[in-house]
Amino acid sequence: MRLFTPEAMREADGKAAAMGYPTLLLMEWAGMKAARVYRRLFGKAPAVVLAGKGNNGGDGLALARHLLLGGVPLRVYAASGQGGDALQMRQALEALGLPLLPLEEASWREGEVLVDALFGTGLKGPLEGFYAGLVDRVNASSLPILALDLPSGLPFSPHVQATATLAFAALKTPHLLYREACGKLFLAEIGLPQALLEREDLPEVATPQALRPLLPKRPLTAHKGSVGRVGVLGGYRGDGLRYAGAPLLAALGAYRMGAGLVHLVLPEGTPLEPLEAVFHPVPAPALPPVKVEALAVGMGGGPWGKAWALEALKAGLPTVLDADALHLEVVALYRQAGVKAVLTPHAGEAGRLLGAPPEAVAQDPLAAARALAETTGLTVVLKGNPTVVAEGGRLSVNPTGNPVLATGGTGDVLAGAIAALLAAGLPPFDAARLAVYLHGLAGDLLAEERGVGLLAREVAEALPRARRALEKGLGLPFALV
Ligand SMILES: NC(=O)C1=CN([C@@H]2O[C@H](COP(=O)(O)OP(=O)(O)OC[C@H]3O[C@@H](n4cnc5c(N)ncnc54)[C@H](OP(=O)(O)O)[C@@H]3O)[C@@H](O)[C@H]2O)[C@@H](O)CC1
Ligand SMILES: [K+]
Repeated sequence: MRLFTPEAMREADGKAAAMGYPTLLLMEWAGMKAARVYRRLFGKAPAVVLAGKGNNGGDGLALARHLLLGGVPLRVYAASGQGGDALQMRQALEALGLPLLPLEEASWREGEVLVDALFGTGLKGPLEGFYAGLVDRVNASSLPILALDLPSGLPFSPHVQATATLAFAALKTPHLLYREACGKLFLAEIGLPQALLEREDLPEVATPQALRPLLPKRPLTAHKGSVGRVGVLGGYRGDGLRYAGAPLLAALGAYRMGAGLVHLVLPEGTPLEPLEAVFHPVPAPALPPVKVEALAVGMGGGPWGKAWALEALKAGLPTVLDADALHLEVVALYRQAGVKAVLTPHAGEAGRLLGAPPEAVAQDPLAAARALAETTGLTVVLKGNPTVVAEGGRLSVNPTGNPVLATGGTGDVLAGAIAALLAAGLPPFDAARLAVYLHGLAGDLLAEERGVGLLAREVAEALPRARRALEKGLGLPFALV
């Protein structure tokens, strides 16, 4: 599944029209599916539809007709000046005898549901004046809000804070970059010719359909030496072993992602956990002779981070460089040596590597991940909401995960999980996007059950459940309608 920019989506709509596909059908399907989602979420609660003068408004008018025909009480406030398909939708609604009210008079009361059909992909800049005021009033209403295609105003502010958003034809960048504004996310197929949606040049939205085939198979003859062994190198002797837990969590992440054996290389004095690991306490960063297929390096390394990474480089194995191992100099050496490496920075670390402020990275994570993959020549997992995986010209945007994962140690678990998949033989891009998806899904499963207050080790423990869900093709964090 591809992630469209609003421009790319408009281009696809235009191409459909140029191919002779009647775009009125797209709008009819959009309205029909939107009415279906409305009924699913709100039953027969009375609707107040706010319709702009463009095609997004046209979708709203089509939805209004389907609600009317379905017996849902409603009022429609519409901008004037529709043309094309939207005008036909207006006429169809009026022909059924529903008078449209002027948008300027829009009002609502307790118990009603707002439908935001003001602006979609055609918005050209921030809302101002009347529309900015309307959006502020909508947000202050405390009524449920169903946004059609995009919460109006995105990607700028002000924008509608929706309870649910129904995207048409494809997800667009704002759906994943402004997840919070979208509320519960739905995606409706509206009959757009499939060929127009297959755009290899656009980023991927990671889905179970794409990722399931990547899951390493485990044959009957499998043994602990055949399914991927991981070496974890991290921790720092100083500061009273303050971050000693980080490599232990990476080991857990690796085991829970299916590693056959985890060798833990850590500073002397570190607690020896988990019991299932093979321990190599060392007085200073070193690479003991361990039989492994991949490494995870740098967690809790502090000032030892660079030394751990340089030691690990001697093995020449696929390596996850995390946290304190993320230095420009280290990264350049891995590239020079032709070692397959996955970098796992958060916005701050990525900013440091790119020489950019963390806010700029967080503002456009797709561009930042792409730039970092380009400058380093390595695979990049830019952690955030959403997490973006980049390699060469490829980008994969992860739709799973939630703020419940924002707790100490979850990044260490992820580093270990990626290493486990590298050890199982997956190429770095696949190991990264699969581990990121499952790690996020584990967090989603737990968030639903328990909410805030998770421990990183519990996320690790939930990885097998996430994996089982993916094996069944489940786990897409938005609903297809
Ligand atoms: N075949 C299709 O095309 C399909 C499209 N579909 C739907 O169409 C949507 C896209 O429709 P769209 O292109 O008509 O744009 P839309 O989001 O309604 O907004 C346009 C209006 O906004 C105005 N405007 C712009 N910026 C502004 C600003 N800053 N502040 C104030 N006004 C501003 C602009 O004014 P103008 O520039 O013309 O003066 C114009 O009036 C898409 O999201 C999906 O819902 C589906 O039905 C499937 C088939
Ligand atoms: K909208």
